[in-house]
Amino acid sequence: MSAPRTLYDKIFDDHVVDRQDDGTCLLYIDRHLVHEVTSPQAFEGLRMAGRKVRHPERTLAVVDHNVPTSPDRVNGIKNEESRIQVEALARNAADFGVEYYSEKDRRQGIVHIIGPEQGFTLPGMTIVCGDSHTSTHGAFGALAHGIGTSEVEHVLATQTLIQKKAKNMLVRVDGQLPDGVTAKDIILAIIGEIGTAGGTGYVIEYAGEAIRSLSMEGRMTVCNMSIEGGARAGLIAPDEITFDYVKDKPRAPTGKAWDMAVDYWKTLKTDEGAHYDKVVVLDAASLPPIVTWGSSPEDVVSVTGTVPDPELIEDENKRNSKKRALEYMGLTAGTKITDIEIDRVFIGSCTNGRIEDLRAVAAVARGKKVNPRVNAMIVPGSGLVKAQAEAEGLDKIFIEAGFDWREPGCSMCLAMNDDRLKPHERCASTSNRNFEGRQGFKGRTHLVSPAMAAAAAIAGHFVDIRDWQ
Ligand SMILES: CC(C)[C@H](C(=O)O)[C@@H](O)C(=O)O
Ligand code: SF4
Repeated sequence: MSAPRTLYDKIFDDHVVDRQDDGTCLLYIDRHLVHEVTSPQAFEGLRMAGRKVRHPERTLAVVDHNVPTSPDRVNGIKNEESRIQVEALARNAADFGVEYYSEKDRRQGIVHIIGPEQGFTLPGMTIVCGDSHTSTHGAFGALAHGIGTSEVEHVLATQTLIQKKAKNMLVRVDGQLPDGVTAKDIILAIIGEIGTAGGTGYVIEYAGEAIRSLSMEGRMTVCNMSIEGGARAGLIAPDEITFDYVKDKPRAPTGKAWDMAVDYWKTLKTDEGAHYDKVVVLDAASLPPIVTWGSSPEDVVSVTGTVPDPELIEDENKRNSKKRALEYMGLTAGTKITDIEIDRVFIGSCTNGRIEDLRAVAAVARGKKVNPRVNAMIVPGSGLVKAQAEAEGLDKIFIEAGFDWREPGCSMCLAMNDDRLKPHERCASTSNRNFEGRQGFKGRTHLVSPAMAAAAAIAGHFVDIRDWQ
């Protein structure tokens, strides 16, 4: 009998093309997602070397970061820099025979939302993209991670990637989530617990009753932010919830191939007794809705709490960095989180821009009005999410309540397009990063779940969603 292996070990082993004595491996890559920001030099490199894309049918390109989210984008992108990047991807995809979703295609959306929607993302695969949140696809029991632009070129040319094996970490979330507490709160709590460097050098497997109970949307939210915890990737063993989601997706296998695929996917779980280098355990029942107070995703606090006092931190470097974060955020230690007023709300991103997120927002917003001081936007993660939301009448609820209902893209998650905060504006955001300037120069970001963001939009300040009526 061979030694028991983790899910990560199994997927890694199944893709090794070559292994050197020092542990360096050449991995076969099943799927390559491409967006406009990290691909131009990679295609240019191929062109200069006279190379082709090795497997165009395993490659899918989409524009997301730079596209405006206003409906008039179909008439052309006004911002020069954005237009150039978008046009470059369109041209590269055409020249190299890669399937491409432009801003006019209803399948267009954030790269990590469209992969799963199309059935391009499947269990057991190796999936890469020149984007750190590629970890999202790990929700399907795939080994998925971000790569740099030179690696994008390498994968385009060879469909392989040079990799060293990471260590195994298990994050087990036991028990059941209370009402009002979501996948977003789970992952924020995990990052609060391990810190933004806690996962460095590891691939995290998420397991336990609370993870098993999540929908695919929730699992994607959790895996999405693995990178904020420092991990190379995050994954969850596939199960019936996964197979139900994947079935009948446009690129999913059908007929006999489907049955064979499911038989294989069922083997994709960690063997009993397999070794993890690090184990973290959380209790879902004790988790509150979480709000970040600082400029790092690890700066988490319960909505029932107060802004922490950095003076109490012993380590000098850490104390100074958290003091600076408070200053940047314009907050005072001891302030109740529910007393913090907000100016803007951003609902969207590859963390929380899927249909289930929008349903959660609609449930909170139905029959209510956005606070007149607040500018609140909802940006569906893809054209298909938008169409689904409209088929369910969610757009009417949003518009009636005073939300701005927009076209799909990364939008104000990173302000690489027209959507951005003004200096000192404070935003409740469902995205994944609250770094300084992330949503606009001097903008202040608080990361929360979709329901918490919706409630904040209406109240004008943070509220405990568990008290919402
Ligand atoms: C632009 C891109 C390279 C970047 C990433 O890699 O994550 C972006 O998607 C982000 O979320 O910061
Ligand atoms: S939505 Fe945000 S985190 Fe996701 S890919 Fe776009 S910019 Fe990156």
